[in-house]
Amino acid sequence: MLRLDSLGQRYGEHRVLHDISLTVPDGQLLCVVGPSGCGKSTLLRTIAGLLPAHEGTVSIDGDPVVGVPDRLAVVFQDYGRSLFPWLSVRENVALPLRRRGMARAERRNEAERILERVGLGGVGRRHPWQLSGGMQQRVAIARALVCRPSLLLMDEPFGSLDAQTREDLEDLLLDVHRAEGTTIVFVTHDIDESVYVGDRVVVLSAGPGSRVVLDLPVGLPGEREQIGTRGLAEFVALRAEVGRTVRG
Ligand SMILES: Nc1ncnc2c1ncn2[C@@H]1O[C@H](COP(=O)(O)OP(=O)(O)OP(=O)(O)O)[C@@H](O)[C@H]1O
Repeated sequence: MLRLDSLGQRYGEHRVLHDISLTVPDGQLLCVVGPSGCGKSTLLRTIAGLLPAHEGTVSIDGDPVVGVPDRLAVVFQDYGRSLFPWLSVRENVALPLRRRGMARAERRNEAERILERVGLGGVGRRHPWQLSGGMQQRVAIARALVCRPSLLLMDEPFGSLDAQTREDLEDLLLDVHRAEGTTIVFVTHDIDESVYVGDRVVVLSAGPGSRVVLDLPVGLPGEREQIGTRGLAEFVALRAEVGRTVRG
């Protein structure tokens, strides 16, 4: 569904990504990890059509990405800056529906449905600044999901949350992914997190000119659960392989 062919990216003379080829099938949750500054965010910006590919191509369902694709949503780390403080939670979530011309009552129902889905039923009339950081990031996730995107890009979405909230949101993401079947590209610094949430983990090498140095399917059994899954021998082995590769 999402395909990168010999993708290269640079900022002026500074080469960031080199010869990245990947195919992400529909419904897969792909995690991208790599050393700081290797180009993970640059990769997401290129997939999102915010930066034109310098070399190679990005395509979605066979169509080359030129400009921001229609059924794409992005969640950033910085939830504080991605929500509009003067709008209520419900209005923040419904904003993309408004741009699509959906009627007011329907927008309201859809926003409430998705808020319920992310565990925020009943807070729609509050404002983002009245919520905790974890709740604000749930709102950002709800807003990303409200248009039922076919591709969701997440850039370190849980990076500024405390450990407990982070685990809660990892599990929320897995629930949503299971229920909605959205294709997700999830960038994280956290090796454990990549193995816990991913169907597959791709590791980029240190820059300049980062390449894919590991492409690992995560064949962990059944439903994941924070304590049990992280204790499995298979989880520990996968984490060690990703960790060794990230550290070169
Ligand atoms: N707009 C820009 N103009 C010039 N150089 C940039 C720009 N954005 C990023 N870079 C450089 O490109 C390289 C890759 O940056 P990028 O943010 O994509 O890496 P990253 O892997 O996401 O980093 P981190 O893990 O620290 O968030 C870095 O050397 C960075 O300094």
